[in-house]
Amino acid sequence: MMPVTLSLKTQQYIDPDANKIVSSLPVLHSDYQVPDDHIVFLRRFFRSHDTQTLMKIFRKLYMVECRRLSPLTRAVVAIAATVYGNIRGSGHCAQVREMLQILAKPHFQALLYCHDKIASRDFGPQLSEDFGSQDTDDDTTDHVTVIQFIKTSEPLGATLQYNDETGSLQIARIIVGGAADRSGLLHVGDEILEVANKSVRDKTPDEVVQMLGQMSGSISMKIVSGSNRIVTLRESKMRVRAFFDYNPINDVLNPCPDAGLSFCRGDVLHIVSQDDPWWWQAKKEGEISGKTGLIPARQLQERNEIIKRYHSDEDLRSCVGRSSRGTSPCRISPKIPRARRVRKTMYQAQHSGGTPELYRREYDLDEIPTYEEVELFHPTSGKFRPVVLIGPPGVGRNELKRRITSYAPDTFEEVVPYTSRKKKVHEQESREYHFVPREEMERGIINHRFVEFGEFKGNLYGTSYASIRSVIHSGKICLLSPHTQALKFLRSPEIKPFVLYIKPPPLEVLRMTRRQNRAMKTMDGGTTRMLTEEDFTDMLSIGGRIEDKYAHYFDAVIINDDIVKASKQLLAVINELQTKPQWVPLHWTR
Ligand SMILES: Nc1ncnc2c1ncn2[C@@H]1O[C@H](COP(=O)(O)OP(=O)(O)OP(=O)(O)O)[C@@H](O)[C@H]1O
Repeated sequence: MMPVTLSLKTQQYIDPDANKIVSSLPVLHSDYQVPDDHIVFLRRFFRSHDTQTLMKIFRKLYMVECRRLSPLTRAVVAIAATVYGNIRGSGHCAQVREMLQILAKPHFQALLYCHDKIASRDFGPQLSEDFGSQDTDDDTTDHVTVIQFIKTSEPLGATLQYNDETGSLQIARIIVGGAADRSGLLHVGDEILEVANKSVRDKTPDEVVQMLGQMSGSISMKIVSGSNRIVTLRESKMRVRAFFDYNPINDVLNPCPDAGLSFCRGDVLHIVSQDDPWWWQAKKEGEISGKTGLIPARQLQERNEIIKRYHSDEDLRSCVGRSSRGTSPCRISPKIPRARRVRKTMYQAQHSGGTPELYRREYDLDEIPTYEEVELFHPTSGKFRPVVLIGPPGVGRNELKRRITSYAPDTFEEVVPYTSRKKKVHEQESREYHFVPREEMERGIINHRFVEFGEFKGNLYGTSYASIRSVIHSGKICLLSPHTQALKFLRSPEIKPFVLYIKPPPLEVLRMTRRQNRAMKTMDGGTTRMLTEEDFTDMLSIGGRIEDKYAHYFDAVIINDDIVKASKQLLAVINELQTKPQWVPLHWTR
């Protein structure tokens, strides 16, 4: 036999029609004065590998269409369910057991489902049947259908509700990717008449859900798929960061707590469907086989939160009312003298200039923690996100900054603040502070050039946006430890801060570690003294308040118990920040 020599390079496929278009491009150019760059673009486009492949696929599909192949059936899902029901009784035989296992596999069911969809040509956009027709066909008779599907121990993946008009039970929503969705047989709006040959007329939605929950294997349902069937949902790509904790079991409004998804503040969620304006469907980002569940939509959460705040304000008002008569146990922090509280707020964060809309008067919606749309941000070398350390006074933010800066002085840089006070002898311009006249600082404050500012003993102090910007552009990692209120102004597309909360350890550990280290408190004037028991309790209570109000902004949390361990953790977090993609608000990346 003669040896066959195979050519090393397979010849590129040239689609004859694409080729015809390419060869007629010069005519376009000469007869219709189409500019050169358009002709070059069209030539490249029609010769590109992708276009050639697409044309090849189209040609193949067209041939199949011409041969008029038609499916034998459009109901393999139903046939599989019947087969499952029929052979189930003979489960002692190994082949039957294997067959049952195959039929119950979600992947196999999905395959059969796809077959039926393609066989019924149920793909691509479809116009509704009455689109463009003036036909007044009043055949509004509903279809009664008996469907059969295989259910394993997983939930049905649908919620039910009463239809007030018809008095019957209806599918309220289908959970994307759940058993009902995969079967392709149930749709939102379908009325359920019977389950496993039993009428559900007198049953509540909960009773039917319970009934279905206890069933497995082949299940038959008699349904009415009326004319107002709402056809499903395309999966969205939206990702959000949750700004609150949610547990469906504790949510009295959730139409089906079993179908709910619980999550924690800070979790990134993939919003699979927003078809229902009140209840979105979501799964946790990164959980490959995570379940899809119902979560309150943004507007529902805002509404709930406003109602909750209104009621807690009412409670507070009634408490304050009683305290004015001098009998209330609800007075707020009676022990803290006013002078100290004022000193603690020396640094003022900028005030936002937005005018609240009418119904936001009492509660600014920006302050209501719901969801923030996020996108993955890929770090670029040489331009790093500033690291913003947040925490109660005395928790150790300066100590941590000092330690990591001395470990890698060429990597990190702190922002030098501005002040209107006079330079002291030992100080150097732009080392401790940028020293500027008071009028200049005041102008800067009025023109929103400061992220935070404050006044102490008649002198102004502040951190400017320009200083932060200059560290970012220097290629070093900018370290900041601002007042918590400044977060709102730092969180901007330009600065893209990475917010790290430095959390105090429990009281016992806090007391022990700080006493061992003879930890000092720096007072506003720059003098120091030993941290006291009151400082420890203050640190914990202020820390708790910061968490309550701002935890949804934290990108990471480090507990500062052992200072060496905390410094290492901080370095590790910053290292990841330079190398791994991070979820950031969507508007930071656009
Ligand atoms: N893990 C720790 N163990 C023991 N001592 C610590 C620890 N962390 C910080 N300290 C000490 O606690 C004191 C206060 O820390 P530091 O000044 O860094 O707090 P801070 O958060 O910057 O406070 P402020 O915001 O009020 O300036 C310092 O003496 C510091 O050395």
